[in-house]
Amino acid sequence: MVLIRITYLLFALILTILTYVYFTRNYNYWKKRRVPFIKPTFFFGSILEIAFGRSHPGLFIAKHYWKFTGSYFGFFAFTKPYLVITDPELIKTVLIEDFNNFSNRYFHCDEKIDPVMSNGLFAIKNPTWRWLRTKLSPFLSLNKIKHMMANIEECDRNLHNYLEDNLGKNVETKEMSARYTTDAIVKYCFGISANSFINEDGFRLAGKKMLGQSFGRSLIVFCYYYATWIVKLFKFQFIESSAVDFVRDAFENAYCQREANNGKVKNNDLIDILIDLKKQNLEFNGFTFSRENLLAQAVTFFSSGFEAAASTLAFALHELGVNQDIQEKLRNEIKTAVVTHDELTFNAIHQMKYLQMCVSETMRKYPAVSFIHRECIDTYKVPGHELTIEKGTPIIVGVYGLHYNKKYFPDPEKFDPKRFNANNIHKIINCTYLPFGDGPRSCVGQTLGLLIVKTAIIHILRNYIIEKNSFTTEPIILTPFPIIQSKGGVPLTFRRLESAF
Ligand code: HEM
Repeated sequence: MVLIRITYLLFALILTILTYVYFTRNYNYWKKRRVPFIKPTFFFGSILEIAFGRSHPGLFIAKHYWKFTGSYFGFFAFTKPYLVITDPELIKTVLIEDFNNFSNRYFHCDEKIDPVMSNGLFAIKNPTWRWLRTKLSPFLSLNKIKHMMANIEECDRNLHNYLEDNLGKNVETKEMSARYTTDAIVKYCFGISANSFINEDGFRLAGKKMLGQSFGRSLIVFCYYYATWIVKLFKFQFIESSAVDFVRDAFENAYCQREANNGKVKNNDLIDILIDLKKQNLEFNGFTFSRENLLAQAVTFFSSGFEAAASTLAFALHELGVNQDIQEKLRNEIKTAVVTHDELTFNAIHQMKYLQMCVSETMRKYPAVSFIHRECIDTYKVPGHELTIEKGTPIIVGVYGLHYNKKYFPDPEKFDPKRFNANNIHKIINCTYLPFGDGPRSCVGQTLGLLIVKTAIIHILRNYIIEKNSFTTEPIILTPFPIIQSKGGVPLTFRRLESAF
């Protein structure tokens, strides 16, 4: 009996030692390479506080950004070593100059587990990515977007009716913004009216399911970035299948109707571009424009676009609500533009300098995507440093850390649009301001995203006064989710402007 107990004990001891050795086997990886690193703890590595939702990933990286003074530092996600680059010159090298060696995101999406996400522009690997981006970029060209203005009018009307119904009340502005950006992107991509202010079960619900903040969804997103082995083990899909199914039905309907029209009705939207691409029977590296791969692009544009734009819009409205002087100055600029131009065209909006400054400063203070990631494709010697990055290493650029670095943006907590005026904008060091990323793989929807955010702000300031209310928190507390969110939402009150214009 005693012998059996001792055997059990020995077995448990050996198992514990083996587990410990297995999970800590890499923990001197960065030390060996003389790279400063965030101390790991058993099993979780350095990311315990993100894993338990105690820190926003962007904030977590930022906190250490400010602690380490060199050009880079390392950390461990479970056993995997990650490299965070902090020096703007090195960021430029990775994102732009040596892009070919860093052209993929560190985002492992298995085609067998998630065929839709893995074949979309966001996740697909180079060289197929480059080919696909060239084919899809015309859809988001300046010329096409200029024609978007007519579509936006319908979205403005829906927003207007919603605000009229909620005058003087506490409005959850993030939700309102998400409904507006959902309507705008669905109209622009699919030519469909989503009517998210009335129909909460349609695209809005699909969007919530795609990027909602439920515990399960946050966990899956976390695993995609930090624990791909868990994704593989449990076959997690990045986007919930019921949300994909909803977009599939809507996409198929629109696609079939358009095909049935035999090209007679052209909306110049994503559907038209995709129909044209399908007709050409193109093939690259095994990738074809099959129906499923067309859907992948539709889902990618929808999911990548509406949340980032909604977050930017909501935070811009928050800052205008808590900074009445800035709100008034911006309203005056808009009034002047309305008086000068008969119609608010794309060009007229583009010329509103103070509006651009306010939106730019919003994206500095609240970058929708708080960190950018790339994968080192081939072993790479870092120019001017002793470090050699091994093939397969995830590289992180902490956008939040850069935007809140006092060296680049003094008094970073202050909302100060003047940072982006004509005198100051050229002082911003390259690759320290990255709301849309940088280099060939930066955001393809930047112009559209900015237009949607700006048109909503213009419409609101022409008709309403934005005010903070007793629920408004200042400063905003961020929640632990990759796309930046505010803990208590973005509560604000809207009152009718006496002399709406
Ligand atoms: C204010 C709004 C937006 C912000 C702040 C934003 C931000 C970003 C960022 C930071 C990235 C990653 C860039 C990188 O890795 O270097 C990205 C990628 C991307 N965004 Fe946006 N985005 C916005 C709007 C949109 C819109 C409206 C669309 C489409 C309709 C869109 C589609 C995409 C796609 C497809 C990618 C992946 C591009 C590729 O890998 O080639 N985004 N976005």
